[in-house]
Amino acid sequence: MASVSGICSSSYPFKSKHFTARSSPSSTIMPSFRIDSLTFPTRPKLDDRTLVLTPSVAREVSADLSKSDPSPKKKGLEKDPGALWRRYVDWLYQHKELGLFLDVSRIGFSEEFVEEMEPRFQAAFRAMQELEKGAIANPDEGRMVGHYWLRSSKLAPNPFLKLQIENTLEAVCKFAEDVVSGKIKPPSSPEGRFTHVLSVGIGGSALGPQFVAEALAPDNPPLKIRFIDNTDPAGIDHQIAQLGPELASTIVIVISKSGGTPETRNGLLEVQKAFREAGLDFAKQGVAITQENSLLDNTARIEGWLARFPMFDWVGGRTSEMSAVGLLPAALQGIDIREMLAGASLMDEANRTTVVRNNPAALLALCWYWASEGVGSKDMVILPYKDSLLLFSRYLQQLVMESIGKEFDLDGNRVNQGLTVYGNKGSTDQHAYIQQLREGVHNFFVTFIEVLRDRPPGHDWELEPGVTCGDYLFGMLQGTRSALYAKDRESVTVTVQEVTARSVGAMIALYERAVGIYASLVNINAYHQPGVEAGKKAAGEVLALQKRVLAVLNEASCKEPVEPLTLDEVAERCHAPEDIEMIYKIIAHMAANDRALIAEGSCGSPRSIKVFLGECYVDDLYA
Ligand SMILES: O=P(O)(O)OC[C@H]1O[C@](O)(CO)[C@@H](O)[C@@H]1O
Repeated sequence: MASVSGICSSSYPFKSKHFTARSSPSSTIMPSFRIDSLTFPTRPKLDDRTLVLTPSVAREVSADLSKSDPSPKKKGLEKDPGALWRRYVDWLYQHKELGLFLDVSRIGFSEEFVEEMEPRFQAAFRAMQELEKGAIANPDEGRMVGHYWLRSSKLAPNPFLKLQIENTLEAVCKFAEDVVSGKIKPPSSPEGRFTHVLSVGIGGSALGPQFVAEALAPDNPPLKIRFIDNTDPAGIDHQIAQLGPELASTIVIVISKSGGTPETRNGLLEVQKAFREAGLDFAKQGVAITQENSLLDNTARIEGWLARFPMFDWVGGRTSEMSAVGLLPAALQGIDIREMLAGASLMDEANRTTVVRNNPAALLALCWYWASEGVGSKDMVILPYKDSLLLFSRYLQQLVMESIGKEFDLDGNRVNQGLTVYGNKGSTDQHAYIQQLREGVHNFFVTFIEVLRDRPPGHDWELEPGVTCGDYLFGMLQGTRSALYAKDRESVTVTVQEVTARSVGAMIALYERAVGIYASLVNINAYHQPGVEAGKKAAGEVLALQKRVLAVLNEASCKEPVEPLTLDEVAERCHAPEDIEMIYKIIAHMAANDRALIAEGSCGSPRSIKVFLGECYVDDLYA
C-alpha cells in the first residue's frame, strides 16, 4: 500500500477530461441457482402458546435466583500434590463414547462457590430447556434459537422444521456426492470434475467452515477450499490468482444468512468479474447459502445459479456450522458431516443433565464465571496443542465474544459484559507470548486442548530413545500447564483422543452450549449482536460522504482552469465542516489509489493540501 507521503507526490496540473458518460461501478450486474431438490413449506406462524424468553419470562424462569451475584472468593490455589490429585480425580469429566475429558481441577473454585451458583445453574438449565423446545430465546429479534435441532432433528419443535432440517441435510449430501463423483461437472469441461471450492462469506458465514477445513480436510481432498472473507481487494485478487485457470473448475459458494452483508456482496461481485474476464458463466458454478427470499437468494434464483441451500432464521451465524453453512463446504472436501453431527448430538445429550458436575458445558461455564468473576475480568486463552486446531481460537472468538460481549443485560441494566478470547496453538505460542502469561500481567486463564493421538497408527517413530516428536508436544503442554499453575495461573484442559469429524462436532457443541449457559448465568441475551450495527452504519456514512466529496471535486476539476481545493473548501462545499478529518482520510485513500491527485502540499500537514481529480465527468456520476 502506498505510504501517505508517497501519495502526495503527484504533480499539478495533469488532468484529462471525459465527456462521455461512464457507467457507474455500482451498476455492475448482480448474477444466479436452482434448487430442484428442496422445497420450502411455508413457515408456521408463532402462536400465542409460543414461549417468549422476554426479560420477564427469563426472570420467571430464574425466579429463585439469589438477589446478590455470587462472587468468587479467591484464595491461593491448592498446591499440595495429594489434595490436587484428589481434586483432579473428583472433578474429572469423561464422555466415554466421545473419548472426551474435561479437567477443571486447575481452576480454583470452591465447593461453597459451586453451591452458591446452583440456583443460577438450575435457572440456566430451565432456560436452555425452553430454548430447545422452541421458545423465543432471542427476544430482541423475536427469534427461536435452534442450532441444537440441526444435529437432532427430532427435537425440532414442529414437523415443519424437522422436515426442513432433514431435507436440507439430504440435499447437501446429494449435491456434494454428485459434485465429488463428477455427476455434476464444470460447464467448460464436460469431461472434468470440479477441483476447488471458493467460499465467499464473513463472520459466522466463514469462521466455522475455515476452522473445520483446517481441522478435518484430508491431505488430498476431492475439492480444495479457499476463502474470501473480507472486502480487501488485494486479498480477493490473491485468492483468484491462486486459482488461476482452475477458476473454470471452481464451485463458488456464497454464504450469507442475511444475504445483504456488504463484504460478501463485494466478494461476489469481484469473483463474478473474474469469471466474466475468464469468459466463464458464473451462474453455472455459483451456489448460494442464505435465508429464503434474501437479496442473495433472489439474485441466485433469478440468475439460475447451480444450487441454493437454505439458512434458517432460527440459526445464528456464529452457531451455523452444523447448518448448510458448514456442512456443504465440509462435505465437498470429503469430510464426514454425519459424523460431525453425531459428535455434536452426543455432546448435546451429555449437556442436558441438570447435575452441574456431570454436565461438561456447565462445568466450562462455571470455570469461566469463577476465573473471570462473572464480569470478564480475565481473558480466555485457547491453546490447542495440535496444528490442525489452529483456527479453533479464532472460531471461538466470534462464538464467545459476539455472544457474551453485551452492553445491557436482559433486564436492561448496563453491564458491559464480555469474555475476551485469543490464542493460536501450542507449543508454538510458548515461543511467543507465554513468557508474559507466566510472569507478566495476570489477566487471563488458559484452556488447553489436548489431543492424545499424535499420528495415525503405524506412523510413529522415536526420534531419540524412548521419545517421539509427539511426546515433546505432550511434554510441552503438561509443562506449561504446571508452570502456569505454579504461578497461580488457572487453566482448563479439554482432552480428545483424535481430531476427527466426531470430536470436532463435539467440541463445537460443547462451546455452543457453554456460551448459552454462561449467558444465562450473567443474565444476557447470547443470541443477538446489536453492537456490530454501529460500525456497519458508520461505514455506510463514510461511503456516502465519499460520494459527496467526489461530486465536489468533480465539479471543481471540470473547471477551466482546474480548481484544486483545500480540505476546508471541500468540507464546506460538502456542507460537512465537522467531518473534515474523515474527508482528509477519504482523500488520502483516493490519492493512494490514483483516484485523486494532490496539487500542492503534503499529507503530513493536512491543512497544506490542495486536491483535484485527474478526470472530469460532465455527467453527475457521483451525485
Ligand atoms: O451471514 P451474514 O448475514 O452475511 O452475516 C455475517 C456475520 O455478520 C454478523 O452479523 C456481524 O456483523 C455476524 O453475526 C454474522 O456471522
